Amino acid sequence: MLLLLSAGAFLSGSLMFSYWLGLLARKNLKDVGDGNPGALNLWKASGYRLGIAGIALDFLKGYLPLMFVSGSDYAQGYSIIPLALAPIAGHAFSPFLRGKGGKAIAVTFGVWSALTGFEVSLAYAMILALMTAVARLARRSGSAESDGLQVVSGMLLLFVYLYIRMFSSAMLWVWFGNFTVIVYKHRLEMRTWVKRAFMRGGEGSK
Ligand SMILES: O=P(O)(O)OC[C@H](O)CO
Repeated sequence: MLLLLSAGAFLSGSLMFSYWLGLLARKNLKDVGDGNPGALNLWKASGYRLGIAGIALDFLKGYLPLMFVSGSDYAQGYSIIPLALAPIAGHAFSPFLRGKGGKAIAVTFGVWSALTGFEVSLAYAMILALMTAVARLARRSGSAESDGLQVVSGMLLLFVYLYIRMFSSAMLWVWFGNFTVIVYKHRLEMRTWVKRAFMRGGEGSK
């Protein structure tokens, strides 16, 4: 049964709503911005109405499957790990896009909102907002790589939050799986950021 529920959660996550809404509006999100088939590029290509619809649907495909199992035996202990990671993996490696899905940010918010009654997703949103504010003050925001770095380092800080708030080890494993997917999906931005940082360092030492 756990396998079946996890497969259902994976299928839910793999539904590429933002990408499909883009196609309905005759826009291929793979040709927009950084090419991510997510809500931000839908917003950029087709305006805020479709963008908000994309955010909501990509959030709900993580939120609803976890709400469906909440309270059941499957939401207890380590069984929650595959159930929580399934929608995230579904979006990141969607079979509907031949395994090349999106960055899995919106679905991550959906999953953690269901798991923790919005607490952890609000904490992550606040961490990202603070990092954006600091990056703006340091005039380092706006590029794909600095955005990617914020998403990844924000996830790392989220671990500190989970640890301090004494979440269960099962939740910490969910975080670990989620973090791994987020790092993988932002690997190009991370690589570019590291290269630029080295180049800046090299110029500074001349
Ligand atoms: O991570 P995705 O694929 O849900 O996309 C989310 C937004 O576009 C933010 O980049």
